Amino acid sequence: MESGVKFLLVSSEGQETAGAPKSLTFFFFFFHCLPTKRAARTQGEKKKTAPRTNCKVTRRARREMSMNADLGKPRELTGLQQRRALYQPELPPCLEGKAIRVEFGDSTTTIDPTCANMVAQEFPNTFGQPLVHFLKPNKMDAQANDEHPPIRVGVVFSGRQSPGGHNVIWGIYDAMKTQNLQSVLLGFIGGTEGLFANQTLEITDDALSAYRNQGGFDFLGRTVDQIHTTEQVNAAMSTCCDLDLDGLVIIGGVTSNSDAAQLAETFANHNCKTKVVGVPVSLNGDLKNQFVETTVGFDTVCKVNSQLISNVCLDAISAGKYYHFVRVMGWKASHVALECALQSQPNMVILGEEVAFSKLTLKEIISKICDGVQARAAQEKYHGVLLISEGLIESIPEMFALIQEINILHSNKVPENNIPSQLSPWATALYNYLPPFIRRELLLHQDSDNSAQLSQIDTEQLLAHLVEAEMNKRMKEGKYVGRKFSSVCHFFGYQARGSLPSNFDCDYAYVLGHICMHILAAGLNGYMAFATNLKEPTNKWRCAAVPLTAMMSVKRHSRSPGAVPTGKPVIHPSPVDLQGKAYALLREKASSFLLDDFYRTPGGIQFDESGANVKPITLTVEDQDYLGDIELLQDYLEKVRNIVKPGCSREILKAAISSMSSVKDVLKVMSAPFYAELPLFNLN
Ligand SMILES: O=P(O)(O)OC[C@H]1O[C@](O)(CO)[C@@H](O)[C@@H]1O
Repeated sequence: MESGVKFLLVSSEGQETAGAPKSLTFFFFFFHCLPTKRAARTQGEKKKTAPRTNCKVTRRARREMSMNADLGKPRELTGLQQRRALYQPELPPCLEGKAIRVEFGDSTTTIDPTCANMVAQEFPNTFGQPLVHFLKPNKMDAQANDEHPPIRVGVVFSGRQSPGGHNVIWGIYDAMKTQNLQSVLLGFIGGTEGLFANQTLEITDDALSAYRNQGGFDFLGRTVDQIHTTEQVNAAMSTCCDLDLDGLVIIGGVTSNSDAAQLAETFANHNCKTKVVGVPVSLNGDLKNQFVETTVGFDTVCKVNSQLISNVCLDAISAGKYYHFVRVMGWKASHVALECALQSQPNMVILGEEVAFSKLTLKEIISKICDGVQARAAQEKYHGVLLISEGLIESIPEMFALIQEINILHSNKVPENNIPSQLSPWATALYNYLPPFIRRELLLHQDSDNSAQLSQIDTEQLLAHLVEAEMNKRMKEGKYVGRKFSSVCHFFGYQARGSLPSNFDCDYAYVLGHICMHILAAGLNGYMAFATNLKEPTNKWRCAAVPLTAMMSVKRHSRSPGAVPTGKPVIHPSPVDLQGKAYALLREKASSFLLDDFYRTPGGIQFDESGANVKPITLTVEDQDYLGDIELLQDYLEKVRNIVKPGCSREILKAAISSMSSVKDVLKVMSAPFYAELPLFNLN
């Protein structure tokens, strides 16, 4: 341990974790050292069949769909909202005109080649489709087409609210109307339940006017982020057929986009003409991979949370008497917590990924927090801010096992009250050790993907409670001689989720909306819209579409390399990369964060003038090198060819190969012919 604040990764058996990067120390232990009013959208009438224009959702339908009866009621926009409604997002040059060039790459496989056969079997109609790029046509471009037939598209908010979602709809609408004024865009009212029950609203300029660049999903509302039971899929298909839709756009995160892939496959199988497209919209920032750099809403949520955390830091240092335990939303992955930590620099940060990696028990976590509190007390500091991710609770090995047992009992339809008596003996012991409020929260009914409701489990309160008990114990035993430990707890989730979107999220969502329309106009099915080069200004973004199946994998029950993948292929949330630059930066600053109170004040989101460009994008996105682009890959491959010449030394070959390893991964997914060349260089 380095000055008591850093330590080597140790497994629960007390051994140094095999394969772990030796230098990886626990970061958390630093601890870290219009103006038009909304009346417009209430026009229309309820309908199930043609004429397919506007529809009004009756009170009864709203009740049946468990929808809020206030959805769609006129509301007054504040001055700031009115100004935001006038903001015009920028488009990259390829999306500016009426014509576009669609370029097809080679066929794709999947992000994890060991699962390719399983994905291919499960998705015979939609697996292996090519990556697609949208480019600005040349003057002489024969492929570029100015004439476009009208199309009919439906759009649904499937995933949880995320700032910027409304702009996806606006982007689809503008792109459709630019190509053909006769095209029709229908929004499903009440999210997926509106899709199943065929409740639509025709999107018009008027209806959109109060929702451009606004937060929330209240234009159409949302219900459950789930389209996967047979009844749900059939209901969705019957609605799309009834409405004679050419396309269906599904807005959401990993679960919604996995469902989109399933819908696309089923529709193709049943010769349903509707093509399905997914858009990565989620505050969690966990739908990221070789193709997708970030999700819509992540930027805003990180900015709002960072402001709140930094306010708490300043309050803490001013009074000098409380430890603040802050949990931020972000579901299973800790991208939001990592970004907010870099932006606001609290004293301690605990990411779920680092706990899972080192298999730290709850007791060990508490003991390390207490060590941090004691180290600060030695400097006469009796305040501090601890940041944790929402998914931390599931990352603690014994808590994970307990949650799994509860999940299985839930899936077997055991009533909530009977679950405790059916737990295994060791799980019962752990369950009984936990404070009553956590026990209650762990038993809550499951989330739509059959996992625990992470937002409802007050992990920050659990930690505060256990840390206080341990500090009191240390005091009694004479091991701690400072002031009495005192804590305040916060959960920052919904506060940020409903925020006005940042300029970045407004632009990103609007651009993705345009790309969705181009995917559908090209007749593609089972794709996700994505844009790359996001750290550059919008005019340098590249626009593309990736088959949803290319991002799928199948979970292995064991982590050993030979373990066979089991279960259904889905798009999994990507965890924080513990080898990545952003995490390395956090680790590097850990000890000074813990002891030196290097609080940072990023302030609120700036929309206008110079402030708007001070921090245009999150650090975690800025720090990544993305390769989801065929031109870039060609460029890399060219470099490999230049370095690796016949007869060159083994060292040169090895160096070239290691620097190209991530390229190899991308090539495997994107371009079989390119990849075929690489084994020539394989020295392993
Ligand atoms: O609105 P709900 O059901 O509380 O959803 C909470 C969940 O949704 C998210 O905000 C987005 O996926 C998660 O971070 C969180 O666990």
